Amino acid sequence: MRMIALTGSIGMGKSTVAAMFARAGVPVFDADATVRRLQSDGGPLVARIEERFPGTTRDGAVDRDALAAAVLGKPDELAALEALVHPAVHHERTRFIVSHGDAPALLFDIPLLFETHGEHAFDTIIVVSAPHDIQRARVMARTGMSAEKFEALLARQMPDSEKRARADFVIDTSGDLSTTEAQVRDIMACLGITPES
Ligand SMILES: CC(C)(COP(=O)(O)OP(=O)(O)OC[C@H]1O[C@@H](n2cnc3c(N)ncnc32)[C@H](O)[C@@H]1O)[C@@H](O)C(=O)NCCC(=O)NCCS
Ligand SMILES: Nc1ncnc2c1ncn2[C@@H]1O[C@H](COP(=O)(O)OP(=O)(O)OP(=O)(O)O)[C@@H](O)[C@H]1O
Repeated sequence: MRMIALTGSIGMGKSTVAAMFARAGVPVFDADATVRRLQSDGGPLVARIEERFPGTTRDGAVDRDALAAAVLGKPDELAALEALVHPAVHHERTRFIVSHGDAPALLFDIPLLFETHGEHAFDTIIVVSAPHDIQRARVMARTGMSAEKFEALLARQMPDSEKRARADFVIDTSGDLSTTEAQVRDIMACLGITPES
């Protein structure tokens, strides 16, 4: 089974590219979505987050705006949150691998792949990238985003140029979606993965 990691900095297009692989039949593990699920109503991280960051949960779920306010811009607090979250994500990832034991390839969308030194578990690393101005414009267009939040998340992330230098493949997402999709198809062909559609 080929283990493919997809990474890239905030707003570079990971989710969009992961969806293209999923449409082509490659099962996708989404680390951010897994975090959201583990932090949602009834999720296993809620009580532990409330204990460490009092007042950041409401009605049995993590209030992500409150949690973001408690950790962003405070490196020690963010590290404490990550120490709770990352082992739980890793556990879910193992379950995902077991449940797709017969797939020829799996794709893992992992924003902090390099930052958490997780790259060694993968055969192939794809980095999504775009010029900084495009990245910034995409992120700032999101609701609930502020310049401070963008900078605080970016500060925790390895510079894009370093990520690109470590990639087996770089997908440039500065063009239109069909140009991005063509790059996805080229990489699949290069890896010998037959698309389902
Ligand atoms: C800090 C939190 C509360 C902010 O939540 P919010 O809904 O406002 O933002 P969202 O999760 O959509 O993140 C926006 C972008 O920041 C990136 N990001 C998330 N956590 C981190 C982090 N610890 N360091 C750097 N970037 C991060 C995401 O990958 C995404 O690109 C939330 O991201 C969180 O719980 N993070 C800790 C878990 C973590 O480390 N996740 C990274 C992937 S496993
Ligand atoms: N050619 C392109 N390829 C990919 N995304 C594009 C392209 N053109 C525009 N976009 C837009 O850029 C945005 C990229 O957001 P996306 O959620 O995929 O990034 P991300 O890296 O997953 O973000 P985050 O790190 O915050 O999770 C989307 O709104 C997408 O529609």
